[in-house]
Amino acid sequence: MWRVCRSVMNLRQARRLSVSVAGPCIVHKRGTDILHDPWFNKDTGFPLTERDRLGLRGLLPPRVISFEQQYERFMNSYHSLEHNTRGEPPSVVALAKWRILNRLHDRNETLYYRVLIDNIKEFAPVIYTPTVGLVCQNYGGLYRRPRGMYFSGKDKGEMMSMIYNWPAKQVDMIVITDGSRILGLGDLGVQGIGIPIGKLDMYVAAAGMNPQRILPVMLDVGTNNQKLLKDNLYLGLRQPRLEGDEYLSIVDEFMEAAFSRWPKAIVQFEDFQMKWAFETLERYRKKFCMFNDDVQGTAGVALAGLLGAVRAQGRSLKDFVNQKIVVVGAGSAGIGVLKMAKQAIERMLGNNEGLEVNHQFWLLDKDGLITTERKEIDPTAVPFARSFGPGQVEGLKEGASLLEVVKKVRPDVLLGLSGVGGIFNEEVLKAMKASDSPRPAIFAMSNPTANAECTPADAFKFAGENIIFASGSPFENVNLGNGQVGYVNQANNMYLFPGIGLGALLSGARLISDGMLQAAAECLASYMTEEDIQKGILFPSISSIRHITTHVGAAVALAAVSEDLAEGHGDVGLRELMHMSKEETMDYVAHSMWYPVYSPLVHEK
Ligand SMILES: NC(=O)c1ccc[n+]([C@@H]2O[C@H](COP(=O)([O-])OP(=O)(O)OC[C@H]3O[C@@H](n4cnc5c(N)ncnc54)[C@H](O)[C@@H]3O)[C@@H](O)[C@H]2O)c1
Ligand SMILES: O=C(O)C[C@H](O)C(=O)O
Ligand SMILES: [Mg+2]
Repeated sequence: MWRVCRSVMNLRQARRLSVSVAGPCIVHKRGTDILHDPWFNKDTGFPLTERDRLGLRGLLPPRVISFEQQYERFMNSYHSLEHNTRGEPPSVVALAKWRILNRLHDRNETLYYRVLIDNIKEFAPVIYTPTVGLVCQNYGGLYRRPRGMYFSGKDKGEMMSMIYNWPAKQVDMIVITDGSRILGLGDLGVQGIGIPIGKLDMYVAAAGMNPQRILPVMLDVGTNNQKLLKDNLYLGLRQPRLEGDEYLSIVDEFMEAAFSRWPKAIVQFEDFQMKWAFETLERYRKKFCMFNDDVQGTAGVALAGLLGAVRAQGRSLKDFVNQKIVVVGAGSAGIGVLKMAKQAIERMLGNNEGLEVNHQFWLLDKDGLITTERKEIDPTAVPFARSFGPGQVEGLKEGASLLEVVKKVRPDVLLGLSGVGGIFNEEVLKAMKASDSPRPAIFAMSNPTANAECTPADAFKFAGENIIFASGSPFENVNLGNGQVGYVNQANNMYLFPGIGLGALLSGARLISDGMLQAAAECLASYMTEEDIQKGILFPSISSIRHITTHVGAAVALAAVSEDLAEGHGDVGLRELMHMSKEETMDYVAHSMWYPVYSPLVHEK
């Protein structure tokens, strides 16, 4: 019980306790130091006895305000800000909303995470995609206080000691970026730190990770963004990006330092440019408990969406092997999706050697359709390059345009991970109307909003009202008239990464295997009811993200156990994990989630 607010509860404790009952929390500070520490600060909510115990009497206005009143006060000021900024440009309103939430984050984490969890549908677009993109672009001007850790090319040889500068004894989850491909916004250098912060906020909100045990990390190896390099106020290293072995030695050093201090931590790589996304994944995945969200998290979410689209066509899941899929964008995300889709087809076909599983994929990049005739083809794209043998659609040449490909192939699915806003233009969408599918699927997955390959309004208008639509950033549903709704799904890796991290943590997985990722994707794919799927709803509402994450986390933990990768977590050992049924695993995951309530603070020197 003691210190239960800091540790993930074990199964027996979890069963005994309601999650809203918080055990005492040891604090080694007193007085203003506590008020300035967002982990412990309760603002005006400190009860009088605690004010006495912690040397706070006189440092706060005398009236004690309850948590509920503080909550209401914050929500009122948030909504009056909405009122006061009416008519202002959307970016001004978005940043004002982010600022007010960020200030609360910096002041009082308990209240911050409670309002975030309770209002996730309203606040996710502010702390996550799309506003987080705008925040990264304007980071220099918005910067007030540091959050997370910064390791730069200048810290070579120092990281093993630097890692001990982080105040928390235990870290469960690290999200790291080098800022080289922030959403669809390109190289934002050190300003990309907003992404790990936003992802980790989702870990707390969706997966119930303890915010005292998360760590956002920026690996600053320079930037190739000329505008930032010329900016006097830029906060990162003003030098071109390190490349080759020099670059890798920095990432190696960070990984060694992080895992030597926290051997049971999990590291999520986020928004690395393609070459480093794949290279670091291969380099570390057999050595450390890590994954790349853009490659692997996105792939699982897209696969779940693709399987949902097959169900929505009234076909059996096995029909996935016959779906014609055009993927636009041959980067870390697009290639990740194709790799996972290929594995799914191989499983469906029973892994029969010699079966051609790529015949229904068409992959395009900035130079058009990728074929075997492409000179200097990226090795990761090679398995998906079209060849001109039997079974191939005639008349498509190397570099064929998106419009040509859609017209000729008449695909079931058009999936965009290109980062290019509006690339699914009117002509392309009209061509999708002639698709061979009874319900063509259009996935405009690029972020943030302006980088989406098309808007849902255009998709339903030009490709037809019976389409299935998904976007990476949130959009409103489309009113099709006559009481009909064009449903907008948010195909975003946020539906998977929190469960992948949580399942790996709670099972104490040594590594994150393909089997664990596949279990996560299958869990998400089977989450929706037939009724929802028929309406074109492929993913659950973000309001139920904790529930989804419980399912995904349990599926990942069970897969880790069955693959012999689990080592147990805290008081829950491997033996206990191995004896848990599916329901018990779900129970364990659900009860391990941290929930924000004020814990009584006890001072210890
Ligand atoms: N919805 C999600 O969950 C999710 C997850 C990951 C990435 N994304 C988004 O996907 C986008 C791409 O991410 P990435 O990591 O693959 O980036 P990347 O830089 O690795 O790849 C981008 C790819 O798009 C191609 N491309 C550029 N212009 C094109 C054009 N005009 N036509 C066709 N292809 C073009 C490039 O050649 C490259 O192959 C980003 O906008 C990112 O935000 C979304
Ligand atoms: O960050 C997101 O919203 C999704 C994804 O990881 C991306 O890079 O776009
Ligand atoms: Mg990303």
